[in-house]
Amino acid sequence: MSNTNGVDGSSVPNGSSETRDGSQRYLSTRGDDYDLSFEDVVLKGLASDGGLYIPEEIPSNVDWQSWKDLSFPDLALEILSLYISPSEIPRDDLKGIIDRSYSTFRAPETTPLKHLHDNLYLLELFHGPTFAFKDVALQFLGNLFEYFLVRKNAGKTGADRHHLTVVGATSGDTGSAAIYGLRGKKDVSVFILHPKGRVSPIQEAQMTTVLDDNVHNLAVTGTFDDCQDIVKALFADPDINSTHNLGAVNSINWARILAQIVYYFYSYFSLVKSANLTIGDKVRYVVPSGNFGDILAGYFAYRMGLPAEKLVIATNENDILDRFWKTGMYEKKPVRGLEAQGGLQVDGVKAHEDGVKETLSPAMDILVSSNFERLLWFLAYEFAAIAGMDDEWNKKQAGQEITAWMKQLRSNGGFGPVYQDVHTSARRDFESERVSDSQTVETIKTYFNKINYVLDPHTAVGVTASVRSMARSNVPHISLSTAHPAKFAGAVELALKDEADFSFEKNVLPPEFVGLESKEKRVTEVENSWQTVREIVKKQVEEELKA
Ligand SMILES: Cc1ncc(COP(=O)(O)O)c(C=O)c1O
Ligand SMILES: N[C@@H](CCOP(=O)(O)O)C(=O)O
Repeated sequence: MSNTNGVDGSSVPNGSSETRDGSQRYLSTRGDDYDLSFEDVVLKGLASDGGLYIPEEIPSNVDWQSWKDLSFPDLALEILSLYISPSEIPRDDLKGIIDRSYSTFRAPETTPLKHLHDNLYLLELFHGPTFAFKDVALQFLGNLFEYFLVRKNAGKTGADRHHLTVVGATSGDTGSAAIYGLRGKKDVSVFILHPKGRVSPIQEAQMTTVLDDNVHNLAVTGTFDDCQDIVKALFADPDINSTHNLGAVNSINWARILAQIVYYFYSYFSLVKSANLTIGDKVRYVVPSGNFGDILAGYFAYRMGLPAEKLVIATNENDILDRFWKTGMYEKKPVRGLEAQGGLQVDGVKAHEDGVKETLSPAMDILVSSNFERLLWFLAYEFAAIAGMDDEWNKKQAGQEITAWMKQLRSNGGFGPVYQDVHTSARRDFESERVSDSQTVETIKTYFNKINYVLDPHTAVGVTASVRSMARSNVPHISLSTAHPAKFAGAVELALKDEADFSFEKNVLPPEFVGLESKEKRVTEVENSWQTVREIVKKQVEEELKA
């Protein structure tokens, strides 16, 4: 890894595309797992030390300006090639995987950009099979898993075949996108955990009406964070992980972040062309955030040269990220006065003993944002570099900091304030906004009345944050639209029920969703226990392998 100056002159771990030999390697944010290939990190998902994989180098000195007129799949090929060595996946094979992945999208541009008004543009990421931004990465990841498995299993039969057991946690969108990316694929079993009763009816139907033999939905009595913890506990369990080749579809899997980098560049070029900008002009990106995967992809794009003036995090009332940017503390929020209030309300919002608020943007009802660990690593690395030691020392320091912070998060429910320099670096590249449910509803109403456009509630959180950010900066804003409004009928109806011209069926519902909820479903209810889930997974995989 070379230690060069970043866009802002700071010391950051960037590599040069001219000096790299094309073989990108990966390491864990906690430092004990390193020098891994792309295939290793994609198939392993989570590092054996509990950390998340990051590339050793973020390619810089990239001639990204020359990508301006590429189609989405061709742009994806250029970007992904910088992180995947051709000795691992030959370029023609990678092109085949990418082309297959985006042929399932309904929009010719894959991720079209829509001008809303003034300096505000909406990046529509919901034109894939399950109508949410997750399809961009999970169509690709499904095909990638298939590619690696076909290669590993060539000429093998029976027990010699490598069988992948995918376990994923969802607050609604990742689950269906993963299921659609992996349904019916050979040598893969898929187990998706969702918090029972806390995903929207359409999201639940999208997952549970897929009846392929290799797809299993588990409804967990708990929250999304409980589901995410169960998945992480399974990865940490040497028993099942060594016998079952666990695979990850959540954004802990590096391939998820990688595939999402593409639309930051693609939307920039779309904007440059449609608004007659000059390449290099600054833009702000505003991202509705929960697990911090989507905006982290924007951070990688920025580090590769994308002229982002700021990346703006938009949270709902589950605001751990917003609080970090404001205070430097990263902590789960205690539910104040819950007992006194009979366990029903906090700040006027329904709350649970676990501290998660149920909001109108449920896919972001998350207490702990798992990908924040990846950003923290880069910030800790930058901080370590101030000491002027060598790169190996900086990486070691960063790994140690992350390990200590994550330990405190586990044992004390939080950590911080982080070093002033770390917080300053975070604030240099990012801003944050917290958006309440009532503001979300107002924004959905405003845009319906103003331009006859129906925003989904997550997108509305982003658009509300964009409008606030536009008061601070006059550069164009690209606000990410992360889901189709039809997935969140309850919130949309709540906002628009009194509008004379509004009809959910006429204005929102796509034909693909008609009748979905009355189709046959398959789902197993489970208690919030990783051991119980482990036994279900083992038994089911055994049966599938016998069949
Ligand atoms: C519709 C929607 N918007 C926003 C988010 C938040 O994205 P991230 O978790 O990558 O921050 C999610 C879930 O991840 C989502 O499903
Ligand atoms: N909002 C997500 C939660 C899981 O996040 P991921 O990006 O880490 O998979 C969902 O819809 O499931």
